[in-house]
Amino acid sequence: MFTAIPTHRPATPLLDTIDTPCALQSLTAQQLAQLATELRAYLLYSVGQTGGHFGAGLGVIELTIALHYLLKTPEDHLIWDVGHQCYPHKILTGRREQMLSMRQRDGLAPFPKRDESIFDDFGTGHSSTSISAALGMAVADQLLGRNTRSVAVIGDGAMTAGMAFEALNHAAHTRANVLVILNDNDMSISKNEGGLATYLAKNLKLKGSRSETSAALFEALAFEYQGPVDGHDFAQLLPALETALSKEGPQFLHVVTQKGKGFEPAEADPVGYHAITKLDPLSQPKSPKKPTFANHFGRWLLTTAEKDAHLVGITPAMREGSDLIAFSEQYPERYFDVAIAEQHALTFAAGLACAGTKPVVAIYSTFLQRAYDQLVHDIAIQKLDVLLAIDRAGLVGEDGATHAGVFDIAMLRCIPEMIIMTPADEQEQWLMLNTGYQHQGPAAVRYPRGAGSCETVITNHETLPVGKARLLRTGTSDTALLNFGPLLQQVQQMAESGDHTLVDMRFVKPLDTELLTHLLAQHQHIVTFEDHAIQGGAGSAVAEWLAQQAWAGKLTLRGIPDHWVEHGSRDEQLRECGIFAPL
Ligand SMILES: Cc1ncc(C[n+]2csc(CCOP(=O)(O)OP(=O)(O)O)c2C)c(N)n1
Ligand SMILES: CC(=O)[C@@H](O)[C@H](O)COP(=O)(O)O
Ligand SMILES: [Mg+2]
Repeated sequence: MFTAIPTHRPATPLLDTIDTPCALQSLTAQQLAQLATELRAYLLYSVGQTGGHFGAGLGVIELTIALHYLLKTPEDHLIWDVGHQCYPHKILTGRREQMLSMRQRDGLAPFPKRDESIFDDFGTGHSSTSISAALGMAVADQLLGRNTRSVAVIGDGAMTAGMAFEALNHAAHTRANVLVILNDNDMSISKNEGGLATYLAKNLKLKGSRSETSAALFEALAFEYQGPVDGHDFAQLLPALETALSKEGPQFLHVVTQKGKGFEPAEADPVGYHAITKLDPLSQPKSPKKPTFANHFGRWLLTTAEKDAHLVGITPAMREGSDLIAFSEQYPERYFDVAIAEQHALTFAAGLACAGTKPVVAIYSTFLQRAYDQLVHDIAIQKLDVLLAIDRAGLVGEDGATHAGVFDIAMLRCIPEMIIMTPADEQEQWLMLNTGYQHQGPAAVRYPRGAGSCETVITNHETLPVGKARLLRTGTSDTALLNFGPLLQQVQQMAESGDHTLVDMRFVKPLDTELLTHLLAQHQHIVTFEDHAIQGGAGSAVAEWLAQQAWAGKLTLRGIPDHWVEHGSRDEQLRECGIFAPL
């Protein structure tokens, strides 16, 4: 058992000989155990150097070795759901030496990525896609006459999503050679919530003996079930896997593991060790962290809940990330972690709104993509009074393209009567949350990952006039800069250095067309800035409006250009996008 993260590269003589998974096949049972110890040590060391997802990888060390020992990858397919547990897989599939570049620009991606390796069969990052993808591969191989196996490794958290069950339902019907491995560590990022989690938890005491309880559900769906087996014991894992891989038709293997296995602090605190920042080599005392936009949201939720007993708060499995911690403790009866179920989260909110409560859904921009129809069909058409607190909007840095929240404005902007607000800082975020909450009907406030520029936030109950921008500066040049969101500080510097007019637009919808009309009379060049895809974003809203005006000037749109922005620091990503390049 490790008690500290190694700061120097540990000796890993056996692991150093494994450059492809087929090198595993000559190892003895004893050597597999040694390999697990070395892999765990190297994983601890490398994540300590780079930061990144931590507990999930430690929990699948033995499972990863066992799978690569028995499968013939890359011909056989191996899909890691969410993908945050894929670091050991990357180490065993020829990327050991690149692990120190993890999450950095041009380095290894933090999730499986098809163009990074032939061993990454399917790109993940968002959860609960693995069974569908594995099934697709199994069916295609069957059609093309290939005798292969398709394996989906899915966590108990990811299994709570409707999409996982849609795929299980379909798999039974196809009779394809797909193996679903439920990696049950009784944890999501937080405690795994809901009836399925409770149902599965009953099996945790039954490791090693067949559980009628968990067999029933999956056998009813026409899977052949084995389990639960101890996912850290090769003596149980290998024969169970071998049996499952030797059979025809949909197979289900229930594996019980421990998140953070082998590292004492992570076993004790799996929530805190879901992901870590890199070790500070100088171990200097850190200055206290500035509260993030998410923290301010959490405070706003608590403050507003004190005043309004109708407020209910919803998170799809991101209690810590979206910071509903204090709210969940103070108002447990008004707090709902619906598990990884974004679609349900929104329609559940719609139902709550229909019956007279006031739902606030805290949701990462990237995960809102899952729930678009629910937003349109269940909330917006019915004009229901739901506030979306859209967190992690914009580029998010090291998690890369799968987690970038750069499409929400485009998705929301075309929905009639939707209110969309883009706070420039935390004070603006507070006022906009008040405004969206008071507004009758759907409204959204989108704010970024991390902290902004505001030092202190006045926690009042004031609201903003809907659809009104703020003129921050009148310049002498013929250029007006329109800011949408948290890039204001840099945009302000550009305005000052060029003596341009500067407007913080605040609202993407409705646009302040009165102020824009005024600007047209005095400027020949309008430049929009946003932390969002240029196509369909806030600048596009301005462009559409301008196209209807008799204006002969020039419009420049600054934002995320039409390509995928890969992992790296957020500053590097913004630079790559050329958002602040000279005009
Ligand atoms: C659609 C979607 N919603 C939310 C998340 C955020 N998220 C990442 S990992 C995770 C928990 C996954 O739990 P589980 O599948 O059990 O994996 P474990 O970390 O326990 O190994 C969540 C909620 C996500 N990646 N995708
Ligand atoms: C795997 C996953 O989707 C989450 O763990 C995500 O990486 C969290 O990101 P934040 O750090 O922004 O909460
Ligand atoms: Mg889990």
